[in-house]
Amino acid sequence: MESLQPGPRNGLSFIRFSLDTLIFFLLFSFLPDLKVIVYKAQTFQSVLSYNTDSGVSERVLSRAGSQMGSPNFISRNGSLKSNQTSANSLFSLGKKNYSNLLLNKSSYYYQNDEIDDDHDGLIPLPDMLLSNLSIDDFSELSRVDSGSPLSFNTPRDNRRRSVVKESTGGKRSKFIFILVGLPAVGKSTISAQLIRFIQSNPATHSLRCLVYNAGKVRRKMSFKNLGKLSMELANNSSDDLFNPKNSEKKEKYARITLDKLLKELDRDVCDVGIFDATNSRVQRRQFVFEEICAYNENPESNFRVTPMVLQITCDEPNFIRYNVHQKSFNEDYFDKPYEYAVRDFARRLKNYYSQFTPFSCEEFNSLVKLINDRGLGHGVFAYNIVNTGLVPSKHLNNNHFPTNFSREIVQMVNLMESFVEHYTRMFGYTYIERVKEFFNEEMKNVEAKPTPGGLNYLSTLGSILDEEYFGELQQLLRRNLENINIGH
Ligand SMILES: Nc1ncnc2c1ncn2[C@@H]1O[C@H](COP(=O)(O)OP(=O)(O)OP(=O)(O)O)[C@@H](O)[C@H]1O
Ligand SMILES: O=P(O)(O)OC[C@H]1O[C@](O)(CO)[C@@H](O)[C@@H]1O
Repeated sequence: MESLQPGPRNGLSFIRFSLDTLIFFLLFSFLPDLKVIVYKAQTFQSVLSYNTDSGVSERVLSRAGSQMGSPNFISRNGSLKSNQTSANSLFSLGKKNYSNLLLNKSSYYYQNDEIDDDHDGLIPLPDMLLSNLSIDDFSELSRVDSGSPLSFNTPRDNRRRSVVKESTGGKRSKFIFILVGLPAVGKSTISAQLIRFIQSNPATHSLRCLVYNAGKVRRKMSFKNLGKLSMELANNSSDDLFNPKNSEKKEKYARITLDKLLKELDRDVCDVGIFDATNSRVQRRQFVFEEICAYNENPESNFRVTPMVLQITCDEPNFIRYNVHQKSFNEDYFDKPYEYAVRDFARRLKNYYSQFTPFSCEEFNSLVKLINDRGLGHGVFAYNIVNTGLVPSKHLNNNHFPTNFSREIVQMVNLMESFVEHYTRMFGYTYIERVKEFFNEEMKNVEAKPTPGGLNYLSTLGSILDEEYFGELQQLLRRNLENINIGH
């Protein structure tokens, strides 16, 4: 599992942190907003202008614009939009006092050492600077007082901030982020950025954040324990873990991952647990929320968990191509030929598009109902980021505060709203630049030394992930959503 260390734990790191913070705020003060707007326009334009279809940038811009007023937005191209009357909503959830996880169904895997308890150390963060952000943008956050329960009081204070809250039945607050998003949209990358953001904020910087990644659990269990060095690519659909027919195994890995997250949260190993999986189906999310509710209901639980959904979308073909290119070097594919890896990931994407149901406002409302019906009284929050953040998503946030909410929750909500609102300026531009650079460099390479047979990254990506392929993805998604609507 990936982990980031908590905030400063000693004098030296505190000094470094203070210096970082000073530089950070100085940068904010000297970079006027105008520069940001000009930069934004130029960068976006130049990324889009890579596309040979000159109509693309206009289409994307107008699509982006048309989304801004949509209260039930899911994606920039409209195809993921959920329909107000549709029933891709939650199911009726019966009362359940004991969770399968808490009944230790999957503790077998721990007992048999199939999953170790290590966290893999620091997440390598992209080289980024939290620049271009006006200090005014942080007004909400700076209102948070420094002696708050989530804040780090003195450099010598290595203890956990623990404030007992009346409103949480005497239990301290913890947070679980439930990520939602198709493969390669940037979930893991954005999780790392979120952790960095949490730890850059004075009110939350000592929160211990850990990422629980279902893909890592899958790899650990299926490679290591079976004595394999890397993923075996499926020859047919029955071998293919990502084929909807074989969802059982994938669900098992997800359950184990969530189990580990809840257990570690309860053991006070971390304060914020990020459940990094696609969580692409309503049933899965239903399971996750059930587990969280069961945890909160259980008098034996040590903390009160607030669930926060973070949905990430990315549907611009060039960004997806770039992301898949990056994925083709990861632990699943490091020993596979490039073309093979891209093809395999393309097939994985198709499987996911054929079963993905975006997290919608209806689903959010059903969650609120679930919490209220069970008399749990905790909150639930949901945020959307359209990777690279160029589509404003502030209005897509869904907040349901508990009746008596604690200050920790307000601070986390403020922080999340700021993260979503300023995502592009903090992280998105760097990403856009990187994608642009990749395509420009590759283009130059191709021109400088054309390979016989045309086999290079660009031509491989372009031939497998071509326009037709993206059309098919949209069709699969549409069909799935139609079937779900018919089924209700
Ligand atoms: N916002 C971003 N900033 C920088 N790089 C990004 C961003 N989004 C995606 N990428 C690039 O795309 C690659 C794939 O993204 P990432 O692994 O985060 O996706 P994911 O949604 O977690 O995928 P999966 O579900 O398959 O694990 C990353 O390695 C990174 O290079
Ligand atoms: O079980 P879920 O929710 O699809 O998510 C886990 C899967 O997501 C992925 O990250 C998708 O690429 C896989 O590595 C992993 O097995």
